[in-house]
Amino acid sequence: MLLYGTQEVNEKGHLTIGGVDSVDLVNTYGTPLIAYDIALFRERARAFKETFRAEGIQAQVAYASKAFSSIAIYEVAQQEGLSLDVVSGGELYTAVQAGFPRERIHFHGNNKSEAELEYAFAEKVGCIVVDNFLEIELIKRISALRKQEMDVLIRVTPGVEAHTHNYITTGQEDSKFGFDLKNGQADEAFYRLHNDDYIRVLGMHCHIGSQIFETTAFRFAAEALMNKMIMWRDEYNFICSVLNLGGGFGIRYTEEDAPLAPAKYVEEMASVVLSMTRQHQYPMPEIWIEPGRSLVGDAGTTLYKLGSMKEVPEIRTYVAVDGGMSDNIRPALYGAEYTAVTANRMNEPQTTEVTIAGKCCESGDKLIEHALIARPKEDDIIATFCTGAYSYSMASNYNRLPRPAVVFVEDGLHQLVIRRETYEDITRLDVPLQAVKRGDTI
Ligand SMILES: Cc1ncc(COP(=O)(O)O)c(C=O)c1O
Ligand SMILES: N[C@@H](CCCC[NH3+])C(=O)O
Repeated sequence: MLLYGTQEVNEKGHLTIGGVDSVDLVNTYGTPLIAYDIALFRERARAFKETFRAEGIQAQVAYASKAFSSIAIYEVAQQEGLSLDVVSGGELYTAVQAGFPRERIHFHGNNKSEAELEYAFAEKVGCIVVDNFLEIELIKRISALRKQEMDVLIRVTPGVEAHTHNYITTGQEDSKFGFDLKNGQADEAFYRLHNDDYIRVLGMHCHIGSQIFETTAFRFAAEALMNKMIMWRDEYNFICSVLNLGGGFGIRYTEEDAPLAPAKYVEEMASVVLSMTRQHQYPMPEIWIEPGRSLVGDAGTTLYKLGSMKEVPEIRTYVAVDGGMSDNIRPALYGAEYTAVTANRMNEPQTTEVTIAGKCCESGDKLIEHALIARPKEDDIIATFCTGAYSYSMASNYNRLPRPAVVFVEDGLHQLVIRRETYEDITRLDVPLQAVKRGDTI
């Protein structure tokens, strides 16, 4: 059985996280509940930072907060000296609410609206990662009108196919993100930006995909961007001071997954940059990265209560939990695999094979097929591991299910950081029928 971070089994045979009994968490906050092992988040953050420090490389490690965005996680990210990647006005607003230092916020997005860009200028974010030609026109206009300078990175697609799910590769040429490196788009973007009075091009950005286990694609990407930087130096006498190589470092969801240690990805990319800068006498740029999943993924555990069961003879036994695709869409969307345990009976053999289904009105709402848990009983607590990234942040109110509560645990303490939605929350945006009656026109 795979356990993560500070997880242990206590004398009652209960799963503990951060020194807190998961059964107590459930009794206090109800289910479904996502519990974050904050010590593990801190450990991951420190490991990334330490790798750069040990290599003597100036760096920023930006938490890609689309993986899990909340005021409290931004506060922890700030405590750990991370920077922050936000990808919408909503994430920026959350960062502002958390008091996150604006100069360490990097603003992303492939279709930022004018209002979102205005907001980023008003908050004086550290940089905007420019993605397309419309955005170039918008930021030039906004900066000139406001007479305000802005640092930017140019996001490029390096033409690298990373080995991961099709929906989450982003570095290949056929991508909605960024400027193509090979067909002249990236050069055109640079050309339009670098002589502007208010815009300062810091450097380049790429992100080749997510949940990647090997380093070859990262090395290729680093090399492709370095080559372009060298070209811009030779042609325009321009030096990039920042090279942002994105996130995408894989984590271990199941025993079959074999990710590298987070530091290993960094070392490999850094070694390409170090050797190319030496070879071409290029000033060493700062290296920025933006891990999401590898910072929060295995820190999160979802606790559910087990309810109904159904046996389909000779095929499978379904056990249903009180959440599902509404709090974790990844199995239905990507065929993502997870492991689970019976958290209240950890010392019993976890050998009964079941399909863990959710409660949504959808046959595809299966969280785990072939899960191995203790012989199931009503009210058991099922813990699914590694749900810290892209679960809560992609959660919905499908079937009008309230979204779960989120709690942080650390050193035997626990704190609610997102309260459970109520039925009132669910109808809070609804406007009852008033003037419009049947047959009237609006
Ligand atoms: C631009 C960008 N940066 C960083 C990330 C974070 O990726 P991951 O969570 O795989 O580290 C993503 C998401 O894939 C992204 O689109
Ligand atoms: N949401 C995806 C990853 C997309 C990353 C965002 N660029 C996942 O759950 O794996």
